[in-house]
Amino acid sequence: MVIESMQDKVIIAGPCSVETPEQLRATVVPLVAGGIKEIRVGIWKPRTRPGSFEGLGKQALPWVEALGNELEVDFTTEVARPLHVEEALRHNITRFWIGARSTTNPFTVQELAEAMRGLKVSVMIKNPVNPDPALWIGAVERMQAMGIEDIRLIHRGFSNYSDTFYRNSPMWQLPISLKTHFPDLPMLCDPSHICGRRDTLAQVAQMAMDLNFDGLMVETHHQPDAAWSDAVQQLTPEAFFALLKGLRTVREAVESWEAKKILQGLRDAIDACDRELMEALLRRQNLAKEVGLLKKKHGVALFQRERWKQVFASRAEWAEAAGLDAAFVQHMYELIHVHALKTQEAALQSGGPPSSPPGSPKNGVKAQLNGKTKDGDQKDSNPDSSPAEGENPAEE
Ligand SMILES: O=C(O)C(=O)C[C@]1(C(=O)O)C=C[C@@H](O)C=C1
Repeated sequence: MVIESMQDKVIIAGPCSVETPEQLRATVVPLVAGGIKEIRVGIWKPRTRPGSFEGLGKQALPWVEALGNELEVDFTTEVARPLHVEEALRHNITRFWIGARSTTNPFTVQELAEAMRGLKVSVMIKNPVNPDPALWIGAVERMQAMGIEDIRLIHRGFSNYSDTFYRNSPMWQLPISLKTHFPDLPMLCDPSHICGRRDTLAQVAQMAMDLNFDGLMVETHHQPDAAWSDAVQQLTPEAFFALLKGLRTVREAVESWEAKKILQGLRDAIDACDRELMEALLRRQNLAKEVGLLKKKHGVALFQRERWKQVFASRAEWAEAAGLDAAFVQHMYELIHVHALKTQEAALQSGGPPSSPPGSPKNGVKAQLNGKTKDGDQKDSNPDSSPAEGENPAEE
C-alpha cells in the first residue's frame, strides 16, 4: 500500500458503476498502481426510481474478469438476487456486498445466503436503509448459518425523510452497537454514500478512523463529473489518494504508563459525573411522577404543550449559556420528556404513590440508585437495545 499509515486497514475503491471497458481501466489502473488490492464495481444497481442508470448487468462481467486477471486484483460487486451471485461466480468474482435495500428484506437476504451456501466467498453487509440494528444483525446471522466465514460490515448511513447535510445520516451509534455485538467482524465505512458529495468525504472518513473502523470503501471514477451514476460523490483516483494521505489513524488503546494513569483519573471523574447525572435524572423522574398523580387527581392531560414548549426552549438556552451543544441537549430532552410521560402513565395505571416522599427525594434517590427499588426503565438502559419505540436515534 502506498499510504503507510493505512497498512492495517482494508481499503476498497472503484467506480460506482462499470460503464465501458475504457472507463473501468482508466479508473482501476491508477488505484492498483497506488496499492489498492480490492476494487468495488457496480454491475447491478438498485435504483429508487425507474429511469436512472441501473447498471450494465452481465455484459460488464467479462470486462471485470479480464481486468482482474491482468492486474491481479480482486473485484467486489453488489448482488441483490441469487442470479447475480451465479453470474458473478461464472466470471470468477467471489467477493460480494449486500446493499442497504437488500439488507432491509429478510427474504432477499435469505435467498442470497442460500445461493452462497457452503461457498468460499467473501460477503460485505451494508447497514439497512432504516436504523434497525436487528435487521443488520439478522443478515449476518443468515450468512453465518450458511457457513460463510468471511463476513464484513459496511456502514453507509441511514435514509433521511428530508434534505439534510448528509445524503444518509451516519448515526454512528448504530455501527458502534454492531461492532459491540460482533467484535470480530471488520467494520468498514462508506463515506461516499453517507456524504453524497465530495467535499465532506474527508471529514466522515476521519471520524471513521478516529472510531477505529477497520477500513473504508470509497467511490472513485477517472472523470467523476461524467459518471453515469453518483457523479457528485465520486473522487478521481488522485483525489482519493490525497484523502487517504490526509487521514490520521489511531491506536486501539493507550500504551504509555504515564498516559494510562492520566486516562484512569479522567475515567474515574467521568464515572463520578455519571453518578451525579443518574441522581439528577432519578430526582426528575420522581418529580414528574408526582406531577402525573396530581394531574390524575384533577383530570388533566399528561402532555402539557405550553409547559413542554417552554421547557424545550429554555433548556436549549441554558445549554448554550453553559457552553453545551444546544441540539444535543434538545435531543436529550426529547427522550427525557417521552420518558417522563411514560413514567407518569405507568404511575397512573398502577395508581400508586410516588416512590419517594414529596419535596426532598435525595435519600430516596440514593437508595433507589443503590438498587433498593424496582423503579427505572430497564429496557432503555440497555446499551445494546435498539432506539426506544417512537424515539428517533440521535443525529450527529
Ligand atoms: O410540567 C408538567 O406538566 C409535567 O408533567 C412535566 C413534563 C416534563 O417532563 O418536564 C412532562 C410532561 C409534560 O408534557 C410537560 C412537562
